[in-house]
Amino acid sequence: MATDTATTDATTATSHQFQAEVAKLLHLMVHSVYSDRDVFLRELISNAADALDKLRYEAIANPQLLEGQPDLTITITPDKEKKTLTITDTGIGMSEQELIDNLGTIAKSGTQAFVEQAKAKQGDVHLIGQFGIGFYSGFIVAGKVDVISRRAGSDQAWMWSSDGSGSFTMTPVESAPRGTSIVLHLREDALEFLEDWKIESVVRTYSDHIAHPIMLSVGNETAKQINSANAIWTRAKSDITPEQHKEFFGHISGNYSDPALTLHYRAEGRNEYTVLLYVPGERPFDLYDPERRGRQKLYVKRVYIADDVELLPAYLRFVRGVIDSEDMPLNISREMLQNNPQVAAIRKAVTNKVLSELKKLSETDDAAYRKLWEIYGPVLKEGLYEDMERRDQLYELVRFKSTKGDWVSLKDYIAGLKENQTAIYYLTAEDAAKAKASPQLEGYKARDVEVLLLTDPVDSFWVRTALGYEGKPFKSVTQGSADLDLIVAKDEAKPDAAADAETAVLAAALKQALGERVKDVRSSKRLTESAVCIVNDSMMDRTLEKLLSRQKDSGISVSAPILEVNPGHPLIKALAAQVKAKGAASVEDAAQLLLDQAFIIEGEQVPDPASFAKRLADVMAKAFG
Ligand SMILES: Nc1ncnc2c1ncn2[C@@H]1O[C@H](COP(=O)(O)OP(=O)(O)OP(=O)(O)O)[C@@H](O)[C@H]1O
Repeated sequence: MATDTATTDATTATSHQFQAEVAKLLHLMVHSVYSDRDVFLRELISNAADALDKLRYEAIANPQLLEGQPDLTITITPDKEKKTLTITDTGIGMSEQELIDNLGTIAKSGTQAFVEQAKAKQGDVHLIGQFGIGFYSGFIVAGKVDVISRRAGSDQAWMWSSDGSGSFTMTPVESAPRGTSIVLHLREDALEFLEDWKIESVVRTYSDHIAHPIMLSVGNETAKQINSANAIWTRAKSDITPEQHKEFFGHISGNYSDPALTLHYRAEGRNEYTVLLYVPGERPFDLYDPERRGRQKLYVKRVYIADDVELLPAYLRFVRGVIDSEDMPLNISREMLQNNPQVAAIRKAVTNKVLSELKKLSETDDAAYRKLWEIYGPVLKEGLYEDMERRDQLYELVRFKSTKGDWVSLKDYIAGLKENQTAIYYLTAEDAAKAKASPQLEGYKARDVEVLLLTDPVDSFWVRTALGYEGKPFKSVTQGSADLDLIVAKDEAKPDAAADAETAVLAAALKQALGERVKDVRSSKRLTESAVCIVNDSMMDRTLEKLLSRQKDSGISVSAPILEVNPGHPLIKALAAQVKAKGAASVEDAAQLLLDQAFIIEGEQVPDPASFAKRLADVMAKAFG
C-alpha cells in the first residue's frame, strides 16, 4: 500500500499490521456513534502538549535539539478544500521506530478490558485518555490519518498513514520541520471541525489550560492564539473555577469526571513548591496494576521534568496532579531524582498533607469519605504495612465492614468494646457474605462482641504485622478462644464437668478417625449454633494461606486444619454418647462427614466429594430406612 502525498516517495512505503488490540479499538472508533466526538481534538492537543514538554526537558541538557528554533507551539490548521484538519506541534517528534511502536501498538495493560467496556457502553469516550489510546481517537472523525514526524535532532522524517483498517504504512519524507503534524482527512459528517468557531469553542472548553500557546491558522500564514496558555497551578486559588479544575484534572488523568478532592497550595520555607493534586471520583482503571505506579508530574519552574519520580508512596498512587518546585535545579537528571533529598522532603510533606486532607474529609463529610473509601480503601490499607511511620495516621482513616454495620472506624470499634474485652477481633474471608456466614462468629455474636470483617486480600497481610490500636491488639477470631471466657454471654450454659469429659473423649475418637486430615480436634467456645468449624493454629490465618497457596512458586500449601466441635450441639452430644456406649470406631464415618461439613461452611471444596456423597447417603439410608 502506498500513499499519494507529494512529499513522500511512494516506492519506499512499507506496510505494517496493527497489533490485534489496536485493530479492535480502531474498529470501535470508526463504527461507534459518539455523542461527544469533540474529544478527539482534546486528545491530540494533549499529546502535542506532552511532546512540547518532553522537548523542553530534553533541551535543558541538550540545547541543540531546539535547532535554533525555540518556539514551542501547537498550531491547528483547517483546510476546507482538502477537507483536512492538521494539528502540528514543534515538540520532540517521533523516529521511525517510535512511530511504529507508539502508533501501532498499545503498551498499557487494561486495554482489552477497555475495549470490552466501551463495546458494552456503545463507546463511552470519556474513558479514552485513561487507557492511553488518545491518538486513535482521530479516527472518530477521520477516514484516514497521516502523521508526519521528525524527531528533534534527527535529519530523517517519516510519514505514518492509515485508514483505520488492519494496517498502516510508513514512508520516508524528504524534509519536514521538527515535531509532529497529524493530518486528519475528515469524513463528510465531520466537516464542522473545519470552522474556526467550532475549533475555538472546543479548544476553549477542553484545552484552555494547556500551558503552551495553541494557534489557529486563519489563512495566509497568519495565526491567532486561542487559549490562555498559563499553567493553572500558578494561578490564585480563588481564580480557578470547578470547570477549569475538571478540565485540567482530565488532561492529566484522562478521566474527565469531577475530581472528588482537590488540593491546591503553595509550600514556602526551606523548599518552595506549588501543589495541585486531585483524588479521582471514579476508580482509575489501572488502580490494581501490579506496577503500582503513581503518575504525579514533577515540574521545576513550570518546566515538565518527569511523571515517574514517586512523589507520593505507592499506596497513594491514585492521587493525580502536579508538583512544581521553585528551587530544584532545572538540569536535574532523572537518575539524580531517585535519591534527591529535596524530592524526599517534598514527598514527606505532601504525603502528610494528603493524609490530613483525607482525614479532614472523613470528619466533615462522612458520606463523601465513605465513597472514596469504597474505591481506595484496599489501596490505602497497603500503607498499613508499607509505611510504618504513618501507620497511626492511617489507622485514623481506615474503615471496616463489621458484624454490626458497614464502615466502622477503629475509634467507633473501641467505643463499643464490651466489658473485659481485651482485643480488636477480626475475621478474614474472601468476601463479606462468606464472612458473615462463618460459624466462628457465633460465640462473638452471643456475647454481642463486634467483629471486623476483613475481606480484601491486602487485609491478611497488614493485620499480621499490626501491633494494635489504642493498646488493644488485633486478634483473629480463628486464633484461640480463651479470651471469650472472660466476656459473659447472654444465656450461657453452666459448665458441666461430666459433659466436658465426654466431649474430650469424642474429640480424641474423631482425631483418631481423621488422622492426617486434621491437626487436632477440640471442644470450642466460639460455636453456639453450628456443630463444627475449622480453624488454623495461630501461625497463619487460613484466608492468607489459601491466598498464598494459589500463587505459583509461593511454596505454601493449605495446611491441615483444627476441627472444633460445639459441646452444646445435639449432634455432638449424641456422638459423645455413641462413643461412650459403642467405642471410638462407631463414629468413624461421622467424623469424616463432620469435617467435610466444616469445609463446606467455609466455602471450601470437599477434598473427596464421591466419598462424602456416599457416606451421606449411607447415613440418610439408616435414618430413613
Ligand atoms: N504529537 C506527538 N508527538 C510526539 N509523540 C506523540 C505524539 N502523539 C502521540 N505520541 C506518542 O505516541 C504515544 C501514544 O499516544 P496515545 O495518545 O495513544 O497514548 P498516550 O498519550 O501515551 O496516553 P495518555 O493519553 O494516557 O497519556 C504517546 O505516548 C507518545 O509517545
